[in-house]
Amino acid sequence: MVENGKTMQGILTIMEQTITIDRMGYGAEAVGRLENGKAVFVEGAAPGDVALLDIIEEKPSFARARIARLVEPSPLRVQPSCASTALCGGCPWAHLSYAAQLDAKRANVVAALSRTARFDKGRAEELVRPCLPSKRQWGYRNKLELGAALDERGAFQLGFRREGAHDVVSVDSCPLASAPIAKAPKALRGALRFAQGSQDLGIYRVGVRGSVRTRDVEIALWTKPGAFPRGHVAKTLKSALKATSIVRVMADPGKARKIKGVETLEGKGCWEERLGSARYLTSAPSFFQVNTAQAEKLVACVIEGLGGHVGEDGPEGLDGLLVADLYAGGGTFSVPLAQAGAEVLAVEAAGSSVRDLRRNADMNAVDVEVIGGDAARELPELGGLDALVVDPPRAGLADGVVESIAAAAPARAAYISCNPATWARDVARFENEGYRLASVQPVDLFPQTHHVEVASVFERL
Ligand SMILES: C[S@@+](CC[C@H](N)C(=O)[O-])C[C@H]1O[C@@H](n2cnc3c(N)ncnc32)[C@H](O)[C@@H]1O
Repeated sequence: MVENGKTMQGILTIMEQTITIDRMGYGAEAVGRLENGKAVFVEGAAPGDVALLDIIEEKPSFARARIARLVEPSPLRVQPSCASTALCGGCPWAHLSYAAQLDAKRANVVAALSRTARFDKGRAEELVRPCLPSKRQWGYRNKLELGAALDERGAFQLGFRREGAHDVVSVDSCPLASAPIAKAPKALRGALRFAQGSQDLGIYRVGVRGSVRTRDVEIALWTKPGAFPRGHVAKTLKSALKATSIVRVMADPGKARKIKGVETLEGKGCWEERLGSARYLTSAPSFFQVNTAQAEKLVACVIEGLGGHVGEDGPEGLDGLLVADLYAGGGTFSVPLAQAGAEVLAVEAAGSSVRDLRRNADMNAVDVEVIGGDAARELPELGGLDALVVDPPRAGLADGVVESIAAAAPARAAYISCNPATWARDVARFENEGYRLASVQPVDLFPQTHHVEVASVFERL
């Protein structure tokens, strides 16, 4: 055992210890227990690994470690299909077999219910179905978000930003991305270097969306506001990735970026995708589910959860039901709900999504009443509802939303979540407000990562 030493790799080590890894954590890392009983989070480990660890951080209640030597590799390990995994951090579970990833995701949803919502373990186990697998375990993403930066020599770099880091990892391709956009990092790095020449165009992020269904490919250049040689950039990028749309989004970098404008440099100015029988046009700043085939399964969970059915001719069986779709985005659920015969009130805060949703309803020839605004503020104005759908961002539902839902008294509510922790907190709120959690379907939209989508249904008691 080494205390406060430096290993060969130069990692500052508090001490070393050999342990067996117990399970995957809720984030990217796996979890085991140190000899003193403290939980230890280990990047790149798998349940069943026996590993000598460098403990690099020790807090009062947990520790973090790196694998110094794999003494006995877990049988759940596989060789990751991407050589850049360790560099870019985009596939933190790629060293785990797909079956083990699905099991771990389901187990994490069960654990969230029993820990956070205080469900009895037996009830949680009974409610949570096996995680719906993604047919494509690689090549499933319809969107890549690339970071752009000038390196210390002033050379333009384009690649992935590791979570929480500023520098850009310049990979050439991404095997998580679907075929039309998989080679975008290299193709766009070259084209943008050429377009920029010796000037800095203020590009700090590039979004690329590609559909295998419609063949649409959109390149969105996120730039600081200011002068921009539109024609020259459009001409240079035109043939890159066979783009059908090139847009520039003007906004200052940083988390609170406020969009100051979007201009079309070339082509359609939006990106088209199909889910089931519905068509969706999405503007560059708007949200759209990144795994198209799995998003269709989410739609089916919502329609069926509210008592409808997705048949050969599309969604059906919700005739005359008054349904609110909160956090509606561009209408992923609103459009099929309306196709199924429901009267839909959709609430969405982002201006670009509100415009997309209105256009998508028209394009699919359905009626959706679209309300632009904050879901928490608008909900009490909607009155009584037969059913409701909520699909909030990772933070979950704002304080007071579940109470407002209870006041609107829908008989059923479908809650779609990308964060089991905040979802479980809200489950407890629903159960306190006279609702019973009736079904929980984890859906894997993000193979090779720890992320999981939860499609759940509540019934009013
Ligand atoms: C996870 S996305 C889901 C969108 C849509 N349901 C879908 O599946 O495509 C969450 C959406 O909530 C919107 N949003 C975020 N905060 C909101 C708020 N306070 N009120 C209404 N919508 C909000 C975002 O703009 C985004 O479109």
